[in-house]
Amino acid sequence: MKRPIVLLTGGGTAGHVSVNEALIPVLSEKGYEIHYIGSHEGIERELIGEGHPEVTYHIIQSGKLRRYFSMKNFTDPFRVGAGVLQAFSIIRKLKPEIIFSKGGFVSVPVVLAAKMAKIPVVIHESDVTPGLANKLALPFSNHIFTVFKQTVNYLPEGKATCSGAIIRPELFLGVREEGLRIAGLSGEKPVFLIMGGSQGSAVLNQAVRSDLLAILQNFELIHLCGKGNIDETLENTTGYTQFEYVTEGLPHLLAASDFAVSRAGSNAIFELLALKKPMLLIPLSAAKSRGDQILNASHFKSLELAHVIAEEDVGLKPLSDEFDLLKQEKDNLITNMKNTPASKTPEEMVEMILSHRK
Ligand SMILES: CC(=O)N[C@H]1[C@@H](OP(=O)(O)OP(=O)(O)OC[C@H]2O[C@@H](n3ccc(=O)[nH]c3=O)[C@H](O)[C@@H]2O)O[C@H](CO)[C@@H](O)[C@@H]1O
Repeated sequence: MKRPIVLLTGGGTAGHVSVNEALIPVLSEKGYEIHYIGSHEGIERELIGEGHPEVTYHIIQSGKLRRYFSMKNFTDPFRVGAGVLQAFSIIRKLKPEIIFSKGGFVSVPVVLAAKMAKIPVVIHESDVTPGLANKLALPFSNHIFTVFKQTVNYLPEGKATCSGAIIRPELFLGVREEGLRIAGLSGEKPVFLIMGGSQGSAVLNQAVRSDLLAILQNFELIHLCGKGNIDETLENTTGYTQFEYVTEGLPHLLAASDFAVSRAGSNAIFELLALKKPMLLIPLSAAKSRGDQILNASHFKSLELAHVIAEEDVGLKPLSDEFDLLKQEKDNLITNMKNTPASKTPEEMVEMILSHRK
């Protein structure tokens, strides 16, 4: 018997992929044949195309929505046009029951093509204010789910529902000893996880490494520093381990960590909240972004779920002092995190998505 088909999309950075990864096992369990439209070069190709053999990965062309000048800004509209035609042809052939988009620039042609093919499409926004890709996709979509409650106020009435963050269930299955083993740490001192978002962060890397000796007096560090950012001169430093990007080992590394220092990407901060890790957030500055992480971090700070340092203020005070402060306030932060309502499960999210089928 032919299985029902669902089509997922989203990419560019891991933040536009990880919700899809949480939904895939549930959709599989429900008997769905799962297809994914992503780009050739985005991280979604590695995470989904190579990481999930149960999913059929389709590649389309896509432009990038840049806020800066590049010659590609002139050719990208043609690539987006080609992407719409490619996505349309895939959708027409597959006839999925529903399309779910997690955003990112590759999702725009897919949502447009879904509208043309008259297939219901629902989208998901992780940040406080909708990103450019989702803003473009919104008029063509049937519904939008949001992580933050207040985001609904920025969206057309009746078209948006707050679903909350959806966390990959495997992140709860980490084992501390296994994490310490992978990282080669003793666990004798409290462990900090440094996570600069899916691509690493030069600002966090520099801040941690410039105060490393002072930090290592009281703590051990697991540093997720991003592709190409390993500092080889620090490779044999006791109590300090660097990884470019971690996939399967992440649940264990999280279990081994008592605290976290992170960029304020939505997925990362809600994962840390769900795992009750006291966190210090250094949001990407408004000079380098649309300011979404600043709003995410302010929201967490206002609920006393995190300490926050503005990127511009990094270096004003030794980072080791900020680590000590976080340690002192650990119990308060954990109590506040425990009092925060739990996120929806991937099963609940799948039901919400499927309710928009024709
Ligand atoms: C620079 C940029 O555009 N950042 C945006 C991007 O962040 P970005 O792509 O960094 O996404 P998030 O910070 O939301 O999530 C990072 C994800 O990567 C995972 N991870 C990270 C490191 C690692 O080694 N292994 C691993 O699996 C984390 O567990 C998490 O699931 O999308 C987010 C969600 O729309 C936005 O809030 C961010 O502002």
